[in-house]
Amino acid sequence: MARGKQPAKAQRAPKVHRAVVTHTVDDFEAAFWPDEQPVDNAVVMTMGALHEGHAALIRAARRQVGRDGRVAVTVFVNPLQFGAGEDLERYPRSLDEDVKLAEENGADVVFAPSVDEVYPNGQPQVRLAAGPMGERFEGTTRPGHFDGVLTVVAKLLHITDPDFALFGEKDAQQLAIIRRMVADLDFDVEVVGVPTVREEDGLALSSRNRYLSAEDRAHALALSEALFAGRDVAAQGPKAVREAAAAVLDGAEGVTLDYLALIDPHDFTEAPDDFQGEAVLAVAAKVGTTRLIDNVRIIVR
Ligand SMILES: Nc1ncnc2c1ncn2[C@@H]1O[C@H](COP(=O)(O)OP(=O)(O)OP(=O)(O)O)[C@@H](O)[C@H]1O
Ligand SMILES: CC(C)(CO)[C@@H](O)C(=O)[O-]
Ligand code: BAL
Repeated sequence: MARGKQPAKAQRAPKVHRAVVTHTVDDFEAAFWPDEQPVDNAVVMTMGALHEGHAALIRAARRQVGRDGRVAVTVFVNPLQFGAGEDLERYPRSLDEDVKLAEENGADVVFAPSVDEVYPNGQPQVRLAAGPMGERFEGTTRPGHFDGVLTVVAKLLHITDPDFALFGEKDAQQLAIIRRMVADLDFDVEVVGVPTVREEDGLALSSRNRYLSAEDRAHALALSEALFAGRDVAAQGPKAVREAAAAVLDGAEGVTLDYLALIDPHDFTEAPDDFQGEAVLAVAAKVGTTRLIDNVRIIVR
C-alpha cells in the first residue's frame, strides 16, 4: 500500500440501515418477500407521526425476528376507525420523518398506502365486528371504532402475512380485541404486546400529544398521576384503587374525564369490588380539546 493511503476498510462509509418505502401492495410484497428464503418476519402497524413509543415497538420487532429477519412498519391513517367529528383530517402526517425513525430503529420496509390502495372498492361493505368487547370504555365514546380497527388490522395482516404483529399496551383495549380476533378467527400470527413508553414525568407518548398546548401538556399529567396513585394502593383492593385514582382527577384543571375504570383484562369488563389478580387501570379524558387515553397494569389484592 502506498504511504499515507488509508486501508480500504477505513475509507468505507459507515453502514446505514435503509428502509424501502412502498405505497402499493405489489411493491410492498416485492420488497418484503424478495425471495423464497424462510426468515421470521414481523409487522408494526401505525398511523404515522411516529415517536419513541413506536420506536420501542420497531426495536422489539427486530429483536423478535433477529438480524436476518424482516421488519415491516405500516403507516396508514385508517378512515374507518374515525367517527364523525373526530380528527381524521387534522391527524398529523409526517412520512419523511416517520421513514427516518423507522429505519433508525431497524425497519426493512415501510408500507404507506393511500386510502384508495387499501380500500379500492370504496367503503368496504364487509367489515369485522369487535362485538361486546368493542362496545365498552373506548367503544362508548367511539362507537364503531374497533370495528374499523379490526377491519384494517385484518387487511394489513393479510397483506403483510407476518409471524409476529406488535402492538402497544398503551392501547390496551385495542390489544385485547386484536388478540381476541386472532384467536376467534384463527389468524396465523403471534400478537406481541409492548409496554407503554412514557415521558420522564409520566405522560404516555402519543401522536396526539402534538395537539397539546404548553398549558394542556401540564394538565395532561393528571392522567398518569391518577393511574400511579391507583397503582400505589393496589394491595388494598379495587375500591381503594378506584378512589385513589379518582381523587387525583377530581377537579383536575383542564381535564374532562371520559372514564376511569379498573378492568379485568381477560374480557375487558369492569372488575368487581372483590376482584383479585392482574387488572388494567385505564383512563380516558379530554385535555383541552385533545382526547387522550392511558392505562397501567396492576396486581390487585
Ligand atoms: N407510548 C407508547 N408506548 C408503546 N406503544 C405505543 C405508544 N403509543 C402508541 N403505541 C403503539 O403504537 C401503535 C400505533 O399507534 P398509533 O400510531 O395510533 O400511535 P398513538 O401514539 O397511539 O396515536 P394516537 O395519539 O393517535 O393514539 C399501537 O400499537 C399503539 O399502541
Ligand atoms: C392498529 C392501528 C394501526 C390500526 O389502524 C391503529 O389503531 C393504531 O395505530 O393503534
Ligand atoms: N392509537 C389508537 C388509534 C386511534 O385512536 O384511532
